[in-house]
Amino acid sequence: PVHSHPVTQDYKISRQVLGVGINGKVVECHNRKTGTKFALKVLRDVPKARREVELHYMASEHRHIVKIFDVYENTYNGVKCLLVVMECMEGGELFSRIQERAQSAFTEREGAEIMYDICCAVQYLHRMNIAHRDIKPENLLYSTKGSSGVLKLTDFGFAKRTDATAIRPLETPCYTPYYAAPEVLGPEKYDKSCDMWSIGVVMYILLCGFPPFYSAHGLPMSPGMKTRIRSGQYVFPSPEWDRVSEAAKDVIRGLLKTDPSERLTIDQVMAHKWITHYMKVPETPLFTPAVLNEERMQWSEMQDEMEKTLASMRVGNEDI
Ligand SMILES: O=C(Nc1cc(-c2cc3c([nH]2)[C@]2(CCCNC2)CNC3=O)ccn1)c1cccc(C(F)(F)F)c1
Repeated sequence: PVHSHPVTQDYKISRQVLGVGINGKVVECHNRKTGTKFALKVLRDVPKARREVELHYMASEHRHIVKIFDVYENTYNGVKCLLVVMECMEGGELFSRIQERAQSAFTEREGAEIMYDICCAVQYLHRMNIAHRDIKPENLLYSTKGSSGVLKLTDFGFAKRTDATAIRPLETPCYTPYYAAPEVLGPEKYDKSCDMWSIGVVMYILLCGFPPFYSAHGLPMSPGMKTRIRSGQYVFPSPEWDRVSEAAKDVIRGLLKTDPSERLTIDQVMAHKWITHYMKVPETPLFTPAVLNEERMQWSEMQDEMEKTLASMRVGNEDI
């Protein structure tokens, strides 16, 4: 239900900016009747924003996807805006939470449980033929502080449908050669495989604290790094990876394949015992919290590098 009356009638909007997304910024707001705190995402009402809100709204029933409560279509100084009222995720981002775990051990089993939650959300999206295409640590937020917080995926700014309904109206130019066989170019699997690569990167960082594509962890990205990312060269360096299970490494190997068609699908990952039987994964303490705390400064470089690689993967399949 899109409301056209002003959002300010129902919510008191605070100055507190919670973050900036692809298509708009996120501020805190409070429901005037109940006083409950929500997050409000403000978007210019353009087709890209419409697609974001439509796909996010379709998916927002899932336990591990940030819930949308209301959408408003308001005009401010002649500018049409979409305003999305979401549940307020007060637990902060995934990796900030793990940084705080430096005192008590963060174990491989906890990593497996986190990956299970993320994979549940992605399986739900892929079954609805939605590819998120921007799965990265800063889009994984906890509902509340403390161990009862639930991890959820947000920001559908790059999400797209992967089924036939996405056929472009004929008038838009299509550079795909009409004679190509559908199975050759099926965008379906490529967009979804972009999510699978992201899951692999998140899982790798979760289990050691540094990203897979670093020359030697701790050094900034060197120019050769870009080719290494493309070529998919990565290792499981000592000592951080010495005690991590072979099963975990197998899942990562299946996800970080450079060839998208070789990458595991979400159903194959969900069939893997390390993911579904996470309660049986050994409680091996990981280096992650310590490494995340020592490499704080490189964190933004890692985020930039992941963003660039995601962008390059999307470009290959954007409906032009
Ligand atoms: O961000 C918070 N609550 C929140 C935030 C969002 C949110 C939506 C989007 C984003 N956040 C980002 C921000 C920049 C990083 N990517 C994600 C960009 N795109 C979005 O679509 C949604 C719901 N509740 C928050 C609230 C209170 C306290 C705290 C903290 F824990 F930090 F104190 C955080």
